Amino acid sequence: MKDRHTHFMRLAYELSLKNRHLPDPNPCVGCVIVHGDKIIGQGATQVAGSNHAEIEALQDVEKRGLGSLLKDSTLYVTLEPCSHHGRTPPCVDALIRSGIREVAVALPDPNPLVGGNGISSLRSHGIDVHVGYLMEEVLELNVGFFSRMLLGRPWIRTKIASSLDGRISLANGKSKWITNEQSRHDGHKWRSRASIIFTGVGTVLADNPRMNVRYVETPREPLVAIMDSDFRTLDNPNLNIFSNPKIIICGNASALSNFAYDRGVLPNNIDLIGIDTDSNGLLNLRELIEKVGIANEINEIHVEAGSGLNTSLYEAGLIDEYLWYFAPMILGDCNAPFNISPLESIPEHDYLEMFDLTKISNNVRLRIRNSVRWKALLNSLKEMVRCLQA
Ligand SMILES: NC(=O)C1=CN([C@@H]2O[C@H](COP(=O)(O)OP(=O)(O)OC[C@H]3O[C@@H](n4cnc5c(N)ncnc54)[C@H](OP(=O)(O)O)[C@@H]3O)[C@@H](O)[C@H]2O)C=CC1
Ligand SMILES: Nc1c(N[C@@H]2O[C@H](COP(=O)(O)O)[C@@H](O)[C@H]2O)[nH]c(=O)[nH]c1=O
Ligand SMILES: [Zn+2]
Repeated sequence: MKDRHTHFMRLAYELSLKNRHLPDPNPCVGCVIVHGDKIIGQGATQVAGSNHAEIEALQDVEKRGLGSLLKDSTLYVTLEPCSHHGRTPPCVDALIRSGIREVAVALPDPNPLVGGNGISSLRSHGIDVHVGYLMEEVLELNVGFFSRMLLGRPWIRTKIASSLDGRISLANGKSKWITNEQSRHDGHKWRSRASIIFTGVGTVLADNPRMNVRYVETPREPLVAIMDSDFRTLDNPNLNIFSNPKIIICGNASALSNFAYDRGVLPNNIDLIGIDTDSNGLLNLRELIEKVGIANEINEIHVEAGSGLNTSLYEAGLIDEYLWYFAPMILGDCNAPFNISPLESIPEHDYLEMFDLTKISNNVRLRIRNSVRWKALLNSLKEMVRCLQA
């Protein structure tokens, strides 16, 4: 029975993967409804405010004229059905109305507005509920959402594209691409699932990047935030980055208050925020992440920056994951991704866990994460599952 449930849960998970760029700040969820061995309906979460996966799947069953089969079917969903009125009404109510008698849930929803209530509500209506499948996969896909709900902070993923000797650009400013086209397209998939892209004024002025999502069809573009203490980017309104739908320029709080700008002449897609500086005279990144993160329900932060911002994030212990592409070339003594004082001894770094290595044509992509934070998330979810299984 467990294998059968896992098999169909995997199909639900694979459906959710296809929509990973869409639902943010909602989690990315998939659902299949199975009668006997046949899928009679399926769906995945749409853009925030539109249908959740369960509703898509139930509507699919109705469209196929198979509603009468629901009472003898099992619904597989990768996240606990919601029991609260959010942007949409509770899925639990729709499931109860549908007549379905068996539901399998991959992971509980740690949103305090749900937190097991969805499952108990289904059970109190006589629905048989099983929980705890594909936990690591579903957590990984929604790591930012689970981090926001369980740890009260977003998940920060830093993308680095480097040569074999770990260099990210030439000192003379002449480098454009180090990694190949396929790796760069892959990078856009990661941009597309993020809530926000972080970059620094150094990168914006050196590269004039667009920092948008290309090569992935999406109606939802992430926000873009530029760390720019003195709002220098505003001196050049023609920068490519300003063509994004919403840009937040994060600068020094005192620079902002002294700054003679007229909100009326600032384009609508640009917001300015003021942040206090830390002991190094740099923007206090923890304050910034809290300010930007809470106001915008930020799940994943995707960082694409040079050594300035990367180093500050590293030193503040804020990097949760590295998305690191290597191209087989040696560039010599030029720009590195981090600029940290030399260490006195080799660190153990046993908190960093390499969890994915993928060859992308003639490049390699490594994914490395902070295993302490990852385990904290996984263990909290396992504990919730244990309580809900009892
Ligand atoms: N291959 C790759 O993966 C990438 C390579 N690059 C390369 O990196 C180089 C640019 O590097 P760099 O100039 O370091 O660029 P960054 O994008 O890291 O910007 C650094 C600047 O951000 C501002 N800033 C504001 N707050 C902070 C903070 N808390 N911590 C650190 N910086 C802060 C500072 O300027 P201020 O004080 O004025 O605000 C600082 O000089 C370019 O050559 C570019 O091509 C860039 C991205 C990716
Ligand atoms: N050089 C380099 C990268 N550089 C990153 O891409 C940014 C340009 O983004 P865009 O203008 O949107 O295409 C640039 O400023 C830097 O952040 N990325 C990679 O995948 N591989 C590479 O070799
Ligand atoms: Zn729902």
